[in-house]
Amino acid sequence: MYTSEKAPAKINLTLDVLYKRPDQYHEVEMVMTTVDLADRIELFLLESGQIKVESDSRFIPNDERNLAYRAAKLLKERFGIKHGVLIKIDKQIPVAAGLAGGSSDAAATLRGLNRLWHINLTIDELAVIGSEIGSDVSFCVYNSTAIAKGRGEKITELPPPPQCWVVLAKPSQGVSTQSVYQSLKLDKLDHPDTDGMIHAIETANYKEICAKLKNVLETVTLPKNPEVKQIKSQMLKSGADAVLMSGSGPTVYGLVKHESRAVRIYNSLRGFCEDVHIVRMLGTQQTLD
Ligand SMILES: C[C@@](CO)(OP(=O)(O)O)[C@H](O)COP(=O)(O)OP(=O)(O)OC[C@H]1O[C@@H](n2ccc(N)nc2=O)[C@H](O)[C@@H]1O
Ligand SMILES: Nc1ncnc2c1ncn2[C@@H]1O[C@H](COP(=O)(O)OP(=O)(O)O)[C@@H](O)[C@H]1O
Repeated sequence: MYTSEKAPAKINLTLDVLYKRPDQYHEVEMVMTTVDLADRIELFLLESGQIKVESDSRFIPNDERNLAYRAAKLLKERFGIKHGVLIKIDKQIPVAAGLAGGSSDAAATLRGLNRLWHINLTIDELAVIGSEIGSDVSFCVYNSTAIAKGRGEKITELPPPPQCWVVLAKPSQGVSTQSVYQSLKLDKLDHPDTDGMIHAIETANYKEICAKLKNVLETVTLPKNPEVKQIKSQMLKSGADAVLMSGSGPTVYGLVKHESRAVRIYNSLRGFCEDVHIVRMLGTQQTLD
């Protein structure tokens, strides 16, 4: 018995940090959407009860540290499942990039095993379980556009954003999410207009979405990583309507309306950034502006 799932990447349209909580996490408010750069997860039922992970990537662990492994283990223990699973991960999303690749693999594993192991949970129930694996996993269970609050696990879905192209570029140096949050100076933040971004999405206003892009974690990652700054300015020079770092970084994305412009930006980055992708947001609606 076998099933498969797509595990798409996310980007942050806004990322705000409100305060540090007693549990060492930060209270956040983020508007996130899903893009069509995806890992592929294949799940093969094992009679033996074992959980195994195989992947083609040398950047991720294949043992219990893999977030997909942790998702399987959690479901197996919680619901007393006798069977095991072989999880094959075809890795397309850059690792430790601010694109939630690991969280999305975990979320895809939850969705797939829910079928393969006949657990029959709702998506909302899977999202609650996902939050035990990581702060971004609940969002990835839905694979939509949403506002995430709490430590990232409280999800309210939004309508899809208007159609546009997204050019993703990941600088070579990876980033540790934990150290970015640790270095954040909370008293010096210029906060995003989260309600303004939500309104821009609800009214399918592309220009307004571009104007409201903001991520407070740039204040930590940009000064430490000059390549991020360089890619942002190169994207703007080549015609991006707006640019932002996703999550804790270091991936930067640029938004454009037309594919030809996306290709121009892509070409302008080739040479000094190896990991560049032209993608679309998933489930987009017609723009009204
Ligand atoms: C910054 C964001 C934005 O979407 O994403 P990425 O850059 O990782 O994609 C998320 O908040 C990351 O979510 P995720 O990567 O799932 O984080 P977790 O594994 O839960 O936490 C990793 C570490 O980050 C810090 N952390 C995470 C979330 C949060 N709200 N406050 C925190 O302080 C904690 O130190 C925690 O130990
Ligand atoms: N299936 C997985 N895919 C990617 N990274 C994983 C996975 N499982 C565990 N990890 C670990 O999680 C960390 C964060 O990876 P990732 O989710 O790609 O980045 P981010 O949190 O920046 O979006 C990496 O250090 C990686 O070793």
